[in-house]
Amino acid sequence: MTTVLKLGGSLVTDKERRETLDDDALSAATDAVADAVGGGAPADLALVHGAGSFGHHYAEKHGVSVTEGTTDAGAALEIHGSMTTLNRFVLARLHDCDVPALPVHPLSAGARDAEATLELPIQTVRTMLGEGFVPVSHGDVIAHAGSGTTIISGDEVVVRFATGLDADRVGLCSTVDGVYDADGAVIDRIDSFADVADALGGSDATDVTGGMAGKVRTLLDLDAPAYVFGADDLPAFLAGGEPGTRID
Ligand SMILES: Nc1ncnc2c1ncn2[C@@H]1O[C@H](COP(=O)(O)OP(=O)(O)OP(=O)(O)O)[C@@H](O)[C@H]1O
Ligand SMILES: C=C(C)CCOP(=O)(O)O
Repeated sequence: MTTVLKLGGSLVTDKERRETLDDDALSAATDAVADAVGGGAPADLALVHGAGSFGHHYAEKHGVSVTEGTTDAGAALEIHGSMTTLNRFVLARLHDCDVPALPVHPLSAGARDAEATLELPIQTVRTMLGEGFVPVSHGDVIAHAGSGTTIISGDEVVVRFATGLDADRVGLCSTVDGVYDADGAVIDRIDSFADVADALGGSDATDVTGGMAGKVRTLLDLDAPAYVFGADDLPAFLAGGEPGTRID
């Protein structure tokens, strides 16, 4: 059983304060991961985290997005550096609770071609899983033919990992209990963007990768079922449950 789980940047950071963790939320999430890994399930778990108040601020500062690039190495390094800092914090928490986590930085591994098609080799992640490690990747900047560097969202990394690993399930743990309909109720299941487009907004905070609308669009491309849920449901998801909104 292979699972890809994203810890949302909105969840593990304080999106209102630049480069600030949400300590309690991060600890609760890493504890839940440690309990699941210690309990032997899921067998293979690849983690990804978003940017929250780390990457998005610098991406906006430098005018960089998934489509707008920069050829300024200093700008790219500032965005990347904020993400590796956050990655270090996440890894440290996981190591504190004995999860054998190792980093995977998209900037050093992949690229986009001139048509913006993403190439992100999966062998590193597959071998780490085979050796019993828990790979922890993240949203990042990535080299992009003809554009310098652009942003890769954690959600894109999730989709690449899930496809490359032929994952059985995907989870996106965020600050919301699921995807809400126009009346604020959690939608049980989504299988077409058009059905929910009116209810979907961006993010509450600085976010260059499209918030919830971008997330749903990206996840609909997956073969594996993806679940969007809140922090309270993370243990249930890791135990094999189907919390929040299922996106097919
Ligand atoms: N219909 C909707 N249902 C649920 N959340 C929605 C909806 N429309 C917009 N949102 C917003 O989507 C946000 C969650 O998306 P966001 O991209 O911020 O999550 P994340 O993955 O945790 O963060 P990051 O992108 O930093 O990793 C919430 O802040 C919520 O306000
Ligand atoms: C802004 C950067 C560097 C990555 C964005 O990733 P996301 O928070 O998963 O959308």
